Amino acid sequence: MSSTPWFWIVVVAVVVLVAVLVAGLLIARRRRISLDESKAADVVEKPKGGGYTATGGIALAPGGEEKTEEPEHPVEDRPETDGQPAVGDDAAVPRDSAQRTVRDVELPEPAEAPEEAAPAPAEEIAPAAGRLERLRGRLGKSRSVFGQSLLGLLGAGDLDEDSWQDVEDTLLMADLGAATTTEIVERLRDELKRRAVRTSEEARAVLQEVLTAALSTDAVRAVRALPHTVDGKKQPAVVLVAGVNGTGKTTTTGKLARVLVAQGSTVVLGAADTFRAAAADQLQTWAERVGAEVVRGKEGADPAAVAFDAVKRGTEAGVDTVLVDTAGRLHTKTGLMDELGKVKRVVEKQAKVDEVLLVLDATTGQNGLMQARVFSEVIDVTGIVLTKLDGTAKGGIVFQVQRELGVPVKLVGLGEGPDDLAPFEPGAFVEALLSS
Ligand SMILES: Nc1nc2c(ncn2[C@@H]2O[C@H](COP(=O)(O)OP(=O)(O)OP(=O)(O)O)[C@@H](O)[C@H]2O)c(=O)[nH]1
Repeated sequence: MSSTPWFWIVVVAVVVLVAVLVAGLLIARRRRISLDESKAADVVEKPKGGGYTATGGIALAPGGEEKTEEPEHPVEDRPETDGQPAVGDDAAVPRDSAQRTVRDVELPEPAEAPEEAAPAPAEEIAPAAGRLERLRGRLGKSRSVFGQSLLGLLGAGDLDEDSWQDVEDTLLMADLGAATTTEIVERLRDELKRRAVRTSEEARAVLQEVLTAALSTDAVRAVRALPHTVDGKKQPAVVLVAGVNGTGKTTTTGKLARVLVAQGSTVVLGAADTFRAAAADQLQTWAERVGAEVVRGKEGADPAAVAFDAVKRGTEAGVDTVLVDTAGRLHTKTGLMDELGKVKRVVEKQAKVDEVLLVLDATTGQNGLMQARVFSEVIDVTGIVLTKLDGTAKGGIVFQVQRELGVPVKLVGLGEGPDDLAPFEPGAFVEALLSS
């Protein structure tokens, strides 16, 4: 009987143990559920990043310093959900409804382009080749003297002394000068006799031959306006343009610049006519039309300094040609002629002057010759430009000026138009004079 109390003690202990175990299990299970719930809550609150697919382009924002205010998002945009389902989706707009993904933003105005130097206006420049042919009609007045008067006399058959006197007078009137006239008349007489010329066609051929020969010279007629190399460096050709007032220096400089630009050269123009501000303005206008640069000084500035600066600028800029337009000056004014000599000397301190063009107004006739003599003494003229041949019957000055000076006529001006400058070619010139 003494084992009975121990039996009951063991039973009670087992029951208590089982109760404790059951209670423990229940508590543990409850805790696990609460952990699971917090996890689920996390899922709802945190939008998932993975699996995001953009439905539009990338929103652009203005760059630079300009700030644009963020536009207010309308409810339906739902940008905060990244396009994914979220709490309250059903209460708002279905997530598969169209979403605006590109925001309209103000783009900054493009900054205004800085003002550039005047662009070269694309002006049509007539080709220099064949200009004399094209402009032959401009020689109208001279043509009537040579073509009609001379051919009329020579084509009439055997000439008596009176007729030869008329031929001589006609040539003198056309400004060929006494010496050239005598020479031409003698050659004509010889040739007509030697060839036993009978028809006006034959007479015309002889006249053409004799006049062309009288204009021919061994001197080079090409204008030295292309660059050359000095000590391995490119040096622009320097061309000085001189003459008395109003002969057409500035116009010729502008016309020549056009010819050069049309042939692919780059040009700097020097406005060394500092007497008249209008002259520099005039040159500037020519320059703008072809896109050339102008170097000019203040009114009354030393023309030699302006010419020097122009050549310096042209050399630094690596252009092909520097054309220097000088002020008109009377050949009789010693002071002005000295000044011109100085212009040339000063320029030559930095670069050789390759071409000295003397501009003569064909309408002034014999006076042009006097001018040419004086200018040649002062600045060693290398080429003549005979302008205004379109307005005179005295085209014969061409013959005389070459003969007297031994300097070739290189260019002729046949009008006020920008392309009315032609190279001088004896054959084409005589042909134009004799054309009907
Ligand atoms: N008909 C005709 N007129 C010309 C020709 N060349 C120039 N001229 C005109 O002659 C006038 C004087 O020309 P400019 O170029 O100003 O003469 P410039 O020698 O520079 O004048 P200054 O600077 O005053 O000495 C202008 O009206 C020109 O249009 C030409 O070949 N034919």
